[in-house]
Amino acid sequence: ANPQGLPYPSGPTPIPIFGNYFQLPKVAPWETYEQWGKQYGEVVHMENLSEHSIIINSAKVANDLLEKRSNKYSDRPPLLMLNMMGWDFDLGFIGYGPRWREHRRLFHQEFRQAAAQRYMHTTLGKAHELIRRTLESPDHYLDHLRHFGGANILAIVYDYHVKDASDYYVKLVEKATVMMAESQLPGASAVDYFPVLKYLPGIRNYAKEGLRLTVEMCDYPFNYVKDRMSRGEGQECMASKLIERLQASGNTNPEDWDTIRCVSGAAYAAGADPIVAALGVFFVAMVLHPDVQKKAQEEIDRVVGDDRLPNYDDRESLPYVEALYREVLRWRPALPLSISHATTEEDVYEGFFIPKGTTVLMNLWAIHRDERTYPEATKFKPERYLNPDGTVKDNYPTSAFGGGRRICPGRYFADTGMWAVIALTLSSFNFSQSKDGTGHNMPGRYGDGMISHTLPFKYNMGVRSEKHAKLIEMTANA
Ligand code: HEM
Repeated sequence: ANPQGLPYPSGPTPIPIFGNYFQLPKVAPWETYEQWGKQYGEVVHMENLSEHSIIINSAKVANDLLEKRSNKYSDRPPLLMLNMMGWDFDLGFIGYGPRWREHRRLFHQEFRQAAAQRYMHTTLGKAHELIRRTLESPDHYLDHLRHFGGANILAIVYDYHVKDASDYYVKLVEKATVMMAESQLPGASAVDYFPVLKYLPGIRNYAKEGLRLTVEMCDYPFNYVKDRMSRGEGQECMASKLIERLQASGNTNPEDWDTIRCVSGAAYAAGADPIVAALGVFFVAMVLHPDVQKKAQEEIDRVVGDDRLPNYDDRESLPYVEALYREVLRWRPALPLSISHATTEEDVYEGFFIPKGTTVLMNLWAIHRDERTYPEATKFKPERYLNPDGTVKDNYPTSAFGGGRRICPGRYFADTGMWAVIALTLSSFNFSQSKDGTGHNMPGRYGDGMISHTLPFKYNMGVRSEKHAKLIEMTANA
């Protein structure tokens, strides 16, 4: 209801019935939405076949709506295609309410800041494996990052240790998330606008394949942990802890068992891809900015020396590396449009009407390029996170992880994983732009999906010295 007849926020002019459906950008939509923000205001309204969406283009509006009015802005849009593919197991897509709250509580228990510290040792080991692989085949760094992402989360959630790049579980989550991402953004999936299409055989088969993958993704690794526990094998991991707790309480309620299976599956599903995308940004930034790379290496050489590789104990003594890592998160957010929120009630903001059920996009791309907060925003400048005396500022680009009650609950774990890879890679390798890099081989091209990955490019990479090569081999075999 809109008794006062208030207008919607401004936006591109809709056409009858279809609204803005045909104007929806498919390529780097965040850039078009940023332009619309400049043209129409910090909140842009769109209508697609009578579904309302707003785009938030500034940190202030994100704070006003997602934080201060989080009781109204914490739902997810119901996406028919995602549900047909079984993604409603994942707390990331569960609507705002008691079921989401319970999943999120269990997830948070295992990934809050203090809990995430328990995983640091394992993560560092996986980062060592990454640089050993890089030493063996430096031309495949982006593949090694992918492998790291999968290996890291599978070890933490299921105590499952990936052997080679073709590992079944790594491929499984990759395939499933590609299908999920294709169906997520407004306009991406025609079924969400024309539900009748779900009866078309092509679409039905697509959904069926998606469903098969999500079921496998939740069941296989969870059963692997249960089997090993019943034989008294395996190390502690997220799933084993959830299982133990439930067993200890004598709870046999199938719904509660299903919840821990889903929460583990959600961590597995969400725990690799965004880190891989964000580390791809790190790699692009370093190839394009040899001066920054060099400064970070000088700091590592000065503080850590070349008799050992950096570890978490060094983190506080490496302010430039810290600033560089934060600038990676800011410069190019891995989820440029976050994950859509939705309103559970109607709202009025600055005189504009926002209906119940509106999809809310947080344009992290635009927020991170706002010159008012980040002068020379397009430049990669770690110094923006440093005080004049070289110490690290208090500000951390938390917005890279979304906002409000839905803010990424994996962010502490992501933080330690990214830092380890960044510090170890910089300490051990030099990388630069390849002279053969032209057109499609140039660094700085990204995919258009919800999780926007660096596209492959040509580069040169080599170990910094024979001594570093020995260190890598020694550490990885330790
Ligand atoms: C650099 C790495 C990462 C980035 C940039 C990132 C970013 C995000 C963003 C932008 C959101 C949406 C927040 C919102 O709706 O406002 C999100 C949600 C989520 N992330 Fe992450 N994430 C990262 C790593 C991880 C990891 C490692 C995990 C798991 C261990 C994880 C688990 C989740 C989950 C479960 C949600 C859904 C939360 C909910 O709907 O309540 N993320 N993440």
